[in-house]
Amino acid sequence: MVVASPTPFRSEKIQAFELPIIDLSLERPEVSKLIVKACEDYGFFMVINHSVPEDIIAKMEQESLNFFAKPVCEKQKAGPANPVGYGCKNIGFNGDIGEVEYLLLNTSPLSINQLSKSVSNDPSNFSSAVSDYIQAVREVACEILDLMAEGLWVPDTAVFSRLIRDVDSDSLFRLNHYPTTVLCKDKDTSVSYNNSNMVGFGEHTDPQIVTLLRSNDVGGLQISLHDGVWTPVPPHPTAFCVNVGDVLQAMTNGRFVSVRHRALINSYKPRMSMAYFAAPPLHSWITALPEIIHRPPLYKPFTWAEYKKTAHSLRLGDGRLTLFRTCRDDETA
Ligand SMILES: C=C1C[C@]23C[C@@]1(O)CC[C@H]2[C@@]12CC[C@H](O)[C@@](C)(C(=O)O1)[C@H]2[C@@H]3C(=O)O
Ligand SMILES: O=C(O)CCC(=O)C(=O)O
Ligand SMILES: [Fe+2]
Repeated sequence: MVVASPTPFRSEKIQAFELPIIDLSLERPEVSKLIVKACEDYGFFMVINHSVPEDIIAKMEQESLNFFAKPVCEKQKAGPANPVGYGCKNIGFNGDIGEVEYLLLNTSPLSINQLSKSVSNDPSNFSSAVSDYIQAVREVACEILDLMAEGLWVPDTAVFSRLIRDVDSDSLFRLNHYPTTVLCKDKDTSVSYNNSNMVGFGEHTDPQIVTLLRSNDVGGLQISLHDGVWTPVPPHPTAFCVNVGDVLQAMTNGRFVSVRHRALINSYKPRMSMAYFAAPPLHSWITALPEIIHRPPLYKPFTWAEYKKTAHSLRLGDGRLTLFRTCRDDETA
């Protein structure tokens, strides 16, 4: 277990607590129980002893470093993000800004090959690093999703993982680079101050099924607990962070929570993160699994295409899933 030691974000509640770090090499029934508990309590946990080889991670991290180290005009050849491609500060289409630059990729082989040509001087090296990484991380994601289904006692244990194994899965891969803080001068007082705690990536939930995220040794990721308290997630040398996304919250009828999170920039060292967003095919219908409905459905059925379109029409921090809530007689308006 790890206890976070936070730097407070002025006037916000920050709390240290023990983040669940789940060892995937433990006995299967034990692991599945721990995963279900973490998804119900926080929608977030970390996994160690996963099957992603270190060299595959190292190669991908190196490619990411190489890309962000390029001159801006070179990086812009892979942009602007629409939504895939290179983006700097602008997140999404609706005016969200953050101290981050990123490269967002669709995970289909064709799309990786295509984008690699504008990303790297050695496109085949870049595309093989991305493909190997995605393949290895997808396997861990499938393993975790099967463990979730087992822990929920769902008879069809591939019910979640099948969606992301599908060749038409709409999964994404994102490289984020958060530069160090700029020392700013206050124009009125001429006092220099350090902009630590600036937001790199504003608070949001991930719309997909599940996200697997890794970072370099620089902290910044924070998760929001139920009472709105921000909790820092310390960087871990080998672990993956696992976030429940909106689709999984809907499929479990609200039993698992899609965790709100954000990333702050660090004053001294750039943060780099790599996130795999496991998504269903566009035409998939998302409904609560009948086996785990113990109360009326909280959400109307929707397709992933419909949900994604709604997400793209909203701001980063907007609650999207609430728009799909069923109206029940027992609820007040
Ligand atoms: C403001 C936005 C950026 C985002 C699409 C959206 O309209 C709302 C969800 C955002 C998010 C958050 C998680 C992932 O980083 C992401 C790729 C995704 O699928 O949903 C981003 C979207 C984006 O950057 O395009
Ligand atoms: O960089 C991070 O730690 C968070 C990134 C994130 O939440 C995202 O890319 O959706
Ligand atoms: Fe996210």
